[in-house]
Amino acid sequence: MLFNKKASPVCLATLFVVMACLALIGLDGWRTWQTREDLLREAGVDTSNMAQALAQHADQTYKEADLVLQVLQEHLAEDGLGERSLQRIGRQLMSQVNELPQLHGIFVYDENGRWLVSSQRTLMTQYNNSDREYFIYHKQHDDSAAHVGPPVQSRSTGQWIFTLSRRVNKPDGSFGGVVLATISFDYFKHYYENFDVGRRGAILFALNDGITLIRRTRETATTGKDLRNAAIFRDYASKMEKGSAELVAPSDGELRINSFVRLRRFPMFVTVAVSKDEVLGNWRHDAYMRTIGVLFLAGVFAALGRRMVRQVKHQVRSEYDAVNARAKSDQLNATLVQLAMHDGLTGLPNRRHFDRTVAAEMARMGKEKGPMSLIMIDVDQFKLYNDIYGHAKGDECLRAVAKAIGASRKRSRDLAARYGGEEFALVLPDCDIHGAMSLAYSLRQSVTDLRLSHSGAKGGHVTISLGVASLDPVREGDNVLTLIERADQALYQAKQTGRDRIVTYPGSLKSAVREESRKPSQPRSRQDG
Ligand SMILES: Nc1nc2c(ncn2[C@@H]2O[C@H](COP(=O)(O)OP(=O)(O)OP(=O)(O)O)[C@@H](O)[C@H]2O)c(=O)[nH]1
Repeated sequence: MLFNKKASPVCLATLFVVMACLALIGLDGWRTWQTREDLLREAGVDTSNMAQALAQHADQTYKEADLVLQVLQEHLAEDGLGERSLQRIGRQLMSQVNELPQLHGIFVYDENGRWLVSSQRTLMTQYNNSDREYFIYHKQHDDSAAHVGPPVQSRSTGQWIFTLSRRVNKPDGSFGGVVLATISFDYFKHYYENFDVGRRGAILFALNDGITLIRRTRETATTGKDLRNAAIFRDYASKMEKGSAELVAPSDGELRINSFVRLRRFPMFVTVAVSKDEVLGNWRHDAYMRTIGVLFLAGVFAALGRRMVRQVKHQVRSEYDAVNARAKSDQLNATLVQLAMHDGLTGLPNRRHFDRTVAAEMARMGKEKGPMSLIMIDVDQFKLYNDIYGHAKGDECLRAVAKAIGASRKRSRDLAARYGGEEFALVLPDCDIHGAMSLAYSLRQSVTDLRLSHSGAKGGHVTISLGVASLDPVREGDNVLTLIERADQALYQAKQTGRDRIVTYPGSLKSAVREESRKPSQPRSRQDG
């Protein structure tokens, strides 16, 4: 479980690799999409500009033809339809048709549809045009404005032509005939060849009532189709002056970007359409190639990232193992230190611990200018105890006495230690002889209070002898051995003078060796103090 907490760098590394791969793919995808949108926007602008230009061209083409009709209309109104007037007009018509390439011909018909004069060399008097749409229109409408008609097949040449006509009035205002300019289908067909709308694009030139004048693709040019049910006419060109729309053509199922513009002067509109599929053709290829490249790069990156994550994982595991090993080693060291510094039988600090502590505290008291005291303690007649009760009971006895000695510590810096065998020591830093003696008294009483039977002892129970010594490190020097020797000497004195007593080292008090409690101690008796 600890390893999981340490695994966060692995998660971070994994997250980094995944995010980097996603960012690479995402950024490229976004760029590719933007390029697509730009291409479609450009196609929309291009078709719109082209439709605008073609609408202007068509408007100008019809305007030039209409100017001819206007002049002709005025001449006929002024000069009438007499023989001389018609001959003069006939000559003019021929030169005007030559000047304007869009013109297929110019014709004048009388009120019955008979040919009066035309731009052609021979007048086809055998034809009658009273059945034509434009003738019927002008006969029924007395205005003199130009009228744009649907495409028709020329009776004289058989070609498809577009018509532009005006009414001729007699002097009394009644219907006198029609002047007609025919515009060549081929003129627009050739003109539109100059514009590239792609293999599947189209240019459409149509009347505002939905009849196609010309629909030009790369391969074909058609005329006369009824567009009234086509979406481009029904939903767009019939309702707006100009605009753009993406539409699927029902004829071939092609999705095209369409832009349409109405002519300014005449009731017609032009549409330019390009295939969306064609517009995006190159882009699609590029996007495909780039996507393969980016996916390959992302794959390489992911593979390298996976290796990196593994290395991070390995490193984290190694670090974790190292930390674990260090913790175990520290724990082991602490145990070893504990074992090395403590006595196995009693649990008290051992002689080594005692030596270090007493030396360190002595040096410290030297600096702090405080007294240093030491109590050496020895269990009385312990050899006899072992002999009487056995070594195991002897160990138990030592443990009980050690516990009492350990409990006698009043301050944290005091140290109770097993000095060796049945001998113990109490190190008392910053404690003068009076304090040490007081503690010795209470300790001796504590051991007596244990009431450990000892049939070999004078009082019938286990007692201890204590040697108490003090030293002023400032005055007397901070020699540890001196203090130990003093306490030892005092203890020796206690043993020599009968055991179960406390003896202070001479000079530690003003008086020389002062023997305390020569008599055996009584439980809880204060008379020794
Ligand atoms: N059971 C037990 N006995 C120990 C241990 N260490 C030392 N002793 C015994 O303690 C006894 C000490 O005997 P001595 O040095 O003659 O002193 P004593 O018998 O107490 O006599 P005085 O000190 O003069 O009162 C020896 O017999 C040691 O074997 C221990 O860890 N366990």
